[in-house]
Amino acid sequence: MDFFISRIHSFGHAFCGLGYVLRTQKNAYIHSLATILVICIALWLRIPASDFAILILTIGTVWTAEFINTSLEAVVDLASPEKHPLAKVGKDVGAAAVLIAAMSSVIIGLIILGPALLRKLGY
Ligand SMILES: Nc1ncnc2c1ncn2[C@@H]1O[C@H](COP(=O)(O)OP(=O)(O)OP(=O)(O)O)[C@@H](O)[C@H]1O
Repeated sequence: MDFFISRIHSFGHAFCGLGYVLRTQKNAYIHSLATILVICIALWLRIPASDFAILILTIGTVWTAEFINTSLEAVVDLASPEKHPLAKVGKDVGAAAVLIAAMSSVIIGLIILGPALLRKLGY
């Protein structure tokens, strides 16, 4: 029984982190908008399940990078409230991870949705 209670608490902590990112990170608004838009377009185009799975994996990668970056920012702020070159490296590299994930997702989105969208629009 203790096992299940501790797992429920663990989910609670994860949802707490989820709420924190959605409430505080401006990028989360952009990710949310992009996520809804891509899923709606994919459903509208009725793309194959395997393509849909790749899109979901890609979206998940961007969100994961954003969550790890936010976590990193909090830890850096805690460890180094003053300016420090290593704190800068920590935050800049975390931000770069989000950028790489976002750029890859745009390319994957174009590869998967682009041709299907053009066909649907009659080009
Ligand atoms: N303690 C610090 N020491 C040195 N440079 C820092 C420090 N804190 C922030 N910076 C620099 O300022 C930049 C912005 O940091 P900040 O904490 O404001 O992130 P942010 O703008 O909130 O990021 P995002 O908007 O993507 O969440 C960092 O990428 C880093 O270059």
